Amino acid sequence: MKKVLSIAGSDCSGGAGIQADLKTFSAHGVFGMSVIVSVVAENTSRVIAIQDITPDMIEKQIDAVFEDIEVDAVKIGMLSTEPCMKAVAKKLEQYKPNNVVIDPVMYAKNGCPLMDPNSIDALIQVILPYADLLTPNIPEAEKISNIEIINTEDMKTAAKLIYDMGCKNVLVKGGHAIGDALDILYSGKEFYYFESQRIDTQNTHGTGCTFSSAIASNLALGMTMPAAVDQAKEYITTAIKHSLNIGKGNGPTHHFYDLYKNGLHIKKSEGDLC
Ligand SMILES: Nc1ncnc2c1ncn2[C@@H]1O[C@H](COP(=O)(O)OP(=O)(O)OP(=O)(O)O)[C@@H](O)[C@H]1O
Ligand SMILES: Cc1ncc(COP(=O)(O)O)c(N)n1
Repeated sequence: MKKVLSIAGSDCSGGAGIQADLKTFSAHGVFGMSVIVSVVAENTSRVIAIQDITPDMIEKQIDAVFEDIEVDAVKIGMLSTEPCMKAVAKKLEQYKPNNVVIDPVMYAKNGCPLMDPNSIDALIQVILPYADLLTPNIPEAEKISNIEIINTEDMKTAAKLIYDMGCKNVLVKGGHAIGDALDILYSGKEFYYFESQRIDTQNTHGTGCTFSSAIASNLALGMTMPAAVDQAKEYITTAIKHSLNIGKGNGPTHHFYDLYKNGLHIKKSEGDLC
């Protein structure tokens, strides 16, 4: 069985962060593991408090996984401060894992900050070079590239600028744009386009976490980068289509094994689908 590690924050309400990552790994038939970087008291509406795990404990969790288990892919999510980033980067340098997918989480869907804004330079200098794939949404791509993104050409320009900062592939996600949900992958040589119709729902808590974990799973399973993103786009689109009316704010995406194994073939009789 392929083994995939998430290094990210914990969302006690279950829709995003480590919890979304582990659900996504299970749905892809890979063995999921987790290193918790921050414990976030949050729900579908708000972030109440963030408690970072100490850098030493972050490092020890990573050691515990790598000294014992061969890791086929790593997904990295919320890294709230520079010390957390440095601890993770030190261990990436030491263990040099394959298939590192980094989601540069800055804000929750409800607008609450999850990363110290003063840590953007550290994110770029310390973490970004380890990414086989970096998956910024539009606001994150704007912050990293330092340009304003208002159309598809801007998404491509930002992808190129971010690629030049040292990651191997960049996927600028269009979840925050108007119109269809278009994501653009830049490999340094080519652009690839992944498009789906925009789904009219407020239940998008954890979409970025789910998407990046699906890509990491697909890479662990041996897919090429464009194929991994393509399959993951199908997964996230279906998971949003069947997202759940849980909580008072942005509800979570829906993961279940049959959904992935049978592609987009969903049993309409499932009582809990909305
Ligand atoms: N309403 C929607 N309909 C269809 N696809 C969507 C919708 N919202 C987001 N997506 C898709 O979901 C994926 C995640 O993109 P998004 O831009 O939401 O990430 P994100 O903002 O990083 O997520 P998060 O805030 O959870 O970290 C992308 O493929 C995006 O195109
Ligand atoms: C621990 C953690 N990691 C990531 C997100 C981003 O997900 P979203 O923007 O969908 O709330 C989150 N809310 N919480």
